[in-house]
Amino acid sequence: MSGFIDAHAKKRIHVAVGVVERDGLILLAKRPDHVHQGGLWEFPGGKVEQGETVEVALVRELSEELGIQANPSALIPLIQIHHDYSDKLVCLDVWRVPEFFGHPQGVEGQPVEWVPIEQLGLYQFPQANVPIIAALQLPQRYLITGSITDPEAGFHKLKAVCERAAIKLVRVRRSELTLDDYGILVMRFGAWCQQAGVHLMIDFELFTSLFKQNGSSAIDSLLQNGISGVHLRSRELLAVNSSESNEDEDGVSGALEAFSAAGGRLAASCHNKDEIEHAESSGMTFVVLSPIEAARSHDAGPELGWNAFRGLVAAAKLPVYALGGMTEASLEKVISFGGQGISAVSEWWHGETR
Ligand SMILES: Nc1nc2c([nH]c(=O)n2[C@@H]2O[C@H](COP(=O)(O)OP(=O)(O)OP(=O)(O)O)[C@@H](O)[C@H]2O)c(=O)[nH]1
Ligand SMILES: [Mg+2]
Repeated sequence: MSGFIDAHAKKRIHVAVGVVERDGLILLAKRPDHVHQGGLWEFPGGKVEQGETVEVALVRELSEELGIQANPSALIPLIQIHHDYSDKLVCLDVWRVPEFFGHPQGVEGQPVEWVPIEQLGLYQFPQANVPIIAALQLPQRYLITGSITDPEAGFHKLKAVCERAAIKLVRVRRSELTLDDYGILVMRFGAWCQQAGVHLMIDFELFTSLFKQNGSSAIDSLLQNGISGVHLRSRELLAVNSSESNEDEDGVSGALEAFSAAGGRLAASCHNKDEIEHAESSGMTFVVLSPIEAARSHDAGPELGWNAFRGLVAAAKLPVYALGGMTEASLEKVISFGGQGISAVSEWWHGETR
């Protein structure tokens, strides 16, 4: 009962947070030792005051803390994170700040540093910032492959599609391939991805099979071979960490955790709030929510629609890609609704033949 009272007595604060960017570098500031989450690195920002919009609050905080004037019309929403610290509830409203005047400095005496996006993982942040870092490091387009019947042709098509559409994150599905041929394809394509700076996500089925054959050495081997993530279908997501599943007995949930701790990304397909919450509690890096609109490639059931997308994204504690009928033209809307970006098959995979 006291837990119930405490939860309601806790202060809930809305925080405007700015990711100040210049030439691929992000500005971090160090929180003073004596404040909440003191001594950790943060993105500059602060509490939204009564009567302020979050954009106005952000511009004010950046001026107070860094002495810069951000261009309010250039702000881009990145992600919203609701986080429950034991002593307070925060809603971090995070925006990219690509345009500003002035030279940022720690006006309140706080150390500041410009850090390359890919090195953000080396800094210690408050717990609520984990998905913000993920959102910053993930691109706006997530390709899902369509039909692949032959590993040789599949490899060439993958290269061509990634190059043509500037894809930096791709889920290669087994499709019609045998599991062995699929393994051969992703190993070969992984080597190319390493060179091209593309992040490759593989099916959970292959991850499970490799782990069962080779134990935990499979984890390093995947990462070394350019396979940077594992994508779980919703059914697979619900089975991991579940006491009813066999997967736990085989240690696959632990293997996923170890893969993530070693820097691997975990993604899951979700269709509703329960699945998103399961993804959050299972340590997923990001999710794909579908179907937002009717998919062109197949019948995926009734659409969620844009209002549901906006609501589910606002409540999610992870980056969310929209899937189902997405085209390049949908990207702006998805971003403005707080989504990470678009995920699609038809838009890119069938581009040559459409
Ligand atoms: N600015 C900022 N706050 C964060 C981040 N991550 C995070 O959990 N927070 C939490 O958000 C809350 C509010 O941030 P803040 O302390 O900067 O607020 P503020 O500038 O208005 O401080 P003030 O009350 O001293 O004027 C703090 O509890 C802080 O721990 C982050 O990356 N940036
Ligand atoms: Mg602050």
